[in-house]
Amino acid sequence: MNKILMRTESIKRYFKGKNKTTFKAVDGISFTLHKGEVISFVGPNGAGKTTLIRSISGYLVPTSGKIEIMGLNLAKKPREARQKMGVVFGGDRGFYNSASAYDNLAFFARLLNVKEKDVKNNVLNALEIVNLLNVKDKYVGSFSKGMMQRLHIARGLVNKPEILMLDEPTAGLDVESVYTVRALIKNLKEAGHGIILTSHDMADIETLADTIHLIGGGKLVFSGNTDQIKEFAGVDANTSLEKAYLAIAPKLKRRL
Ligand SMILES: Nc1ncnc2c1ncn2[C@@H]1O[C@H](COP(=O)(O)OP(=O)(O)OP(=O)(O)O)[C@@H](O)[C@H]1O
Repeated sequence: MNKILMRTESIKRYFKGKNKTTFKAVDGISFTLHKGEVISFVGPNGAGKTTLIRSISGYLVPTSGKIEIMGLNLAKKPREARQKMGVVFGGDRGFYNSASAYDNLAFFARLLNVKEKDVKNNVLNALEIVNLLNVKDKYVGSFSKGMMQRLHIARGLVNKPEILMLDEPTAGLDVESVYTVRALIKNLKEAGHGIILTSHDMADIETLADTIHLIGGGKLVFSGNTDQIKEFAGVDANTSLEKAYLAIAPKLKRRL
C-alpha cells in the first residue's frame, strides 16, 4: 500500500440540539487516505458528510478526535497542515471575472503563501495540468462552466498540495465537460495525489473512487470498493453503483 497522506481517529462533531440535547452530526469517524487513492463519502442528506469534510479541512473544530495530515496534527499545526491540502469548491463564483486566469491564480498563490519566486511556475504548471494554458490571458468572465470548473481545480493545485478535496466537481457540467473533469481527476490520482471526492453523482464515484465510505447518522456504516459495496447491498456485480446505493439507503437514515 502507498504512503498514508491523511489519517483520522474517531472524529466527533457535536452540535447543541433542542432542549439542551446534543446532536451528534459526526460520531466517531476514522479513515485513512493514501498517496494515489481516491476516497469518497456517500450518504443521505444530513448524514454528516459536510460536517466531516469541514472538520478535516480545518474549517470547523471537531469536538474530539485526531486529524493527521502528512504526519502533522491539524489541531496543533493548522497552517502547515492546511498547506498540504487543496480544497476545491466549484461553482460560478470565487474568481475575479475581469482579471485573467493567470492573474487570478497568481493572486490565490500569494494568498496561500507560495514564495514569490515560485508563483509564476506554480501558476503555469497548474494551468497546464487542467489544460487551460492556452487561455491563460483570457478574462475569467468569458470562461464556460467547464473551463471554470477546471480553473477551480487549478486553484486547488496552485500551492502544489499532496491532498485534494474536491466538492461536487462535476455538478452542473455538460456531458463532455463531465468526462474531461473525470479524466483530469484520474490523471491527478495517477500523479500521486490523494483525493477526497464528494459527489451526488454515483457515476463519478463508480468511475473514480477506490474506497467508498458509506455514512449514516454520523457514523461509518461500511467501507469498501465498488464491488464490495455492491456485495454489501446484496446486488449483482453488474448492477450500477446507483442502484446498489438505493438498496442500502434506508439503512443509512438517521434514527432520531
Ligand atoms: N452548525 C450546526 N448547528 C446545528 N446542527 C448542525 C450544524 N451543521 C450541521 N448540523 C446538522 O448536522 C447534521 C449533518 O449535517 P451535514 O450538513 O454534515 O450533512 P450532509 O451529509 O452533508 O448532508 P447533505 O447531503 O444534505 O449536504 C444535519 O442534521 C444538520 O442539521
